Amino acid sequence: MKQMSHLDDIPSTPGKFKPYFHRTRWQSSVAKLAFWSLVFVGLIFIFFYRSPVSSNPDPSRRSLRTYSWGGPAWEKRVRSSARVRTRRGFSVLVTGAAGFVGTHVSAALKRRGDGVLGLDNFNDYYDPSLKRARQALLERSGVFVVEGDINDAALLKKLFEVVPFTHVMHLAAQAGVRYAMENPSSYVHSNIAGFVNLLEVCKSANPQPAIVWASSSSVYGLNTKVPFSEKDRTDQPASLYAATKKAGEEIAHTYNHIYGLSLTGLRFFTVYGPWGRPDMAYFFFTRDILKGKAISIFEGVNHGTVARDFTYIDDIVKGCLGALDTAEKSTGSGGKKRGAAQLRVFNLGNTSPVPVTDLVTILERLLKVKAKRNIMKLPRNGDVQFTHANISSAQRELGYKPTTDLQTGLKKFARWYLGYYNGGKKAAS
Ligand SMILES: O=C(O)[C@H]1O[C@H](OP(=O)(O)OP(=O)(O)OC[C@H]2O[C@@H](n3ccc(=O)[nH]c3=O)[C@H](O)[C@@H]2O)[C@H](O)[C@@H](O)[C@@H]1O
Repeated sequence: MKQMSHLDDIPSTPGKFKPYFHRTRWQSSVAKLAFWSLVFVGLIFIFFYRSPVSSNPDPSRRSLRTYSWGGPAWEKRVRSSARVRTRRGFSVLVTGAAGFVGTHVSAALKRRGDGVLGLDNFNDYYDPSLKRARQALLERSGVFVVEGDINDAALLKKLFEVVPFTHVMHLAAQAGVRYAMENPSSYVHSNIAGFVNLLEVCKSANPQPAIVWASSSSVYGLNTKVPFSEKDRTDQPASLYAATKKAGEEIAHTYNHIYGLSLTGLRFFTVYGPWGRPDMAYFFFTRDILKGKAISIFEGVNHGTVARDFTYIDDIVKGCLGALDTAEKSTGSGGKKRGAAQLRVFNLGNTSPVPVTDLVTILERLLKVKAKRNIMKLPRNGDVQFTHANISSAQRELGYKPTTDLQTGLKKFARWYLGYYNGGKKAAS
């Protein structure tokens, strides 16, 4: 009874619990035991009873994120999104699905009846609300975008358990040439570690999917031979971004060689268009011109022209679909190679470089606003002076044939931009 009344005396505030500890050694041990048992049970509960949660371990990200996934309802959505609707359709996992190219490719695949499941970590490299708007667009067409990171092996394994994907369209990456000087580790995290993690899961999957992935025109680096052909040297990258994409090409070779994974790398040349990336020059030039803010236009030594083989998104989408359609099956299964598999690299460009000054002139005409031009020397930040694609290989093997010139493509972009940002009044960030 004494005991009972004493227990009844114990106040509920933990801080006030302490004075009662000294009364007897026995009571103290029981209290400690009870306390640690509770902590232990609590930890077990958190570990087992929460749905699988994985965290993005990237220390370079401004916001550390946790993603929750799993459970019967989630699996049902995954399965339904990836369900093939035509007789010979594919079931495609699109990484970076809320990205610029990812959104367009996912929508195009879905339109033609393929099963599509998106994956994206919605990081804040640029305005995440634009990614959310793209996601909403995809959801309306029946594409579920799973929120998660390509570095999360448990999540990827789970996705392959739920759906036997025939193809992976791997577009998740840390993009942008100049940002690599600010945040180098984010490039290693996404473009190298993330890619390896994805390939590890793909090589162990049964069946192994065929993989098409985004490399970059930047791998040509300081190469001066134009137009750039896939046979040209790519061992002089000018940015860490380019170096990680080049590393990706070598890693692709390894996984093809050891595990029989079918791998196709696509070297994109400065892709632009509606729903584009705000970190790219055509996008932020548009924003700044409309705001009346000066823009910096780079020039080479001796006033040399800086030019890009700007490629319109719809042409790129056709190239991606062509690559998926011609991708042969991987030959291995469950981590074992059973024969030689396909390994390809293609340039996807427009074959007509345009000086950045001309890009600005086109934008001025479309926006009906004169740009405040600030001409400056090309900074040593990873930019190269010139890109120009030789696309004969993609033409021959993928049926790739770009049809949109910069003027036409930018017109479509400007129309989208003005609509999306309310005539430019709602400023893009
Ligand atoms: O082709 C590619 O592979 C790459 O294309 C773009 O990289 P980039 O061509 O540098 O595209 P932007 O950053 O939009 O620059 C376009 C042009 O504008 C120039 N520029 C950029 C920024 C600026 O303030 N002023 C300026 O004149 C650049 O030097 C470049 O010539 C993408 O950002 C990369 O992710 C992609 O991999």
